[in-house]
Amino acid sequence: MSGRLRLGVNIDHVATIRNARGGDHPDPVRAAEIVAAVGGDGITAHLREDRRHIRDEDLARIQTATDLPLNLEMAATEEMLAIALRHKPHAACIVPEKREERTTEGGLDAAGLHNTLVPIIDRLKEAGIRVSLFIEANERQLDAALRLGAPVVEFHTGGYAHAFLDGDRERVASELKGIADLSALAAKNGIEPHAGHGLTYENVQPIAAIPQLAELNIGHYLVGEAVFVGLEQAVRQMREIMDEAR
Ligand SMILES: CC(=O)[C@@H](O)[C@H](O)COP(=O)(O)O
Ligand SMILES: NCC(=O)COP(=O)(O)O
Repeated sequence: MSGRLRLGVNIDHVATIRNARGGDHPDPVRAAEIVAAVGGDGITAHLREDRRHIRDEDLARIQTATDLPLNLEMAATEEMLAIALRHKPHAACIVPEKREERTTEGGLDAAGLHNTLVPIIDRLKEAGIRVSLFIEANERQLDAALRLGAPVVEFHTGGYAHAFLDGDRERVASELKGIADLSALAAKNGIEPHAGHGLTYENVQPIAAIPQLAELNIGHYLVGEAVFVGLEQAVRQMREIMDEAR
């Protein structure tokens, strides 16, 4: 499976800038419209429990403004489940969440949280929402995703991105191998593998070249680049690098 790699654009940090001044500018909905106009394949938004960026009311506005599939990132809580069931996004990606973290530090412990996740995943699936689990690329977590019946996993590329930033080639190679091997194993077992977190123009190429990956979700870097070149140009450039890698 080495078709076109989808690009989901995470617009959380447009909302981070908006929230810095408490008003309604810049509007993440406008960002979603630009992503749609420039050929992005989806919108990702993480409704954090502390609402530090995306807010509840943004979800319906995003869904009304574009036809792009919405991938809602959410913690495994009753509150988030109720919101997901109300909004019925195309996909719900269950992520771990800590109030005090600066960003999503690691993958979901799908193995350790099996009993908590079963009813949440079942209800999302019953509602026709495509469930994805944001996990580290290791066999224990992939096995857990299989047992939970998740149709999609998203591999956390934060470790790879950090190794890349540190210029630690050995760690980059080992993180990359882990993501490539687990993507192949996921696809072999009928799970669609995605990847994301900390991806940039500089580090995305080897990830995008992994043939089984169907989707990358990229946000913080694109919003940062958009400050300098505009969101349209930033998404176009990321798209080009991904296409060249394929
Ligand atoms: C799960 C994940 O990786 C994304 O949600 C992304 O990193 C943006 O959200 P935060 O920066 O709030 O973690
Ligand atoms: N799930 C990862 C995501 O949506 C984007 O992460 P980042 O590019 O903002 O680090």
